[in-house]
Amino acid sequence: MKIALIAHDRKKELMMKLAEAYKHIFEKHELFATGTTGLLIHKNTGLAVHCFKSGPLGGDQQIGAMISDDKMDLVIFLRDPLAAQPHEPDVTALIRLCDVYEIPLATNIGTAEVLVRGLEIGLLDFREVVHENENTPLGYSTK
Ligand SMILES: O=C(CO)COP(=O)(O)O
Repeated sequence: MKIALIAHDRKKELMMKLAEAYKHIFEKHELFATGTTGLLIHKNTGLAVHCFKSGPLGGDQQIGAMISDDKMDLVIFLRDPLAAQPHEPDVTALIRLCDVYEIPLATNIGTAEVLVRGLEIGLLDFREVVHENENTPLGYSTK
């Protein structure tokens, strides 16, 4: 599975804890991240992460492009609801694209843990079916 990991500054520590705690799961998948988040995850856990540009410099949009190309299966975006972001339109656009393409999305650690644990026990396997069969009615976008 292709997984995007993104965290705003005040959520980065939490993202590191998530990456460390579930390293045994993440290491079985292909990880993508916005620049600073990805670098920190790699440094802290040793996990291989494809790093895009930093969020404010277009990283959210690069991940959005992967979503619109149907090349992302899960997005964990620990956003900061208490701080205004200079690139708020990009943040909104990324979340919107997850909804347009029906991509599982966690925007807080509670949901993130549910999705990662679900990943481990195969609850996201339907995404594989999605790639194989364009007629899958659920969890698949025809856009
Ligand atoms: O701003 C971000 C997402 O909107 C995160 O970007 P960084 O991982 O580069 O800090």
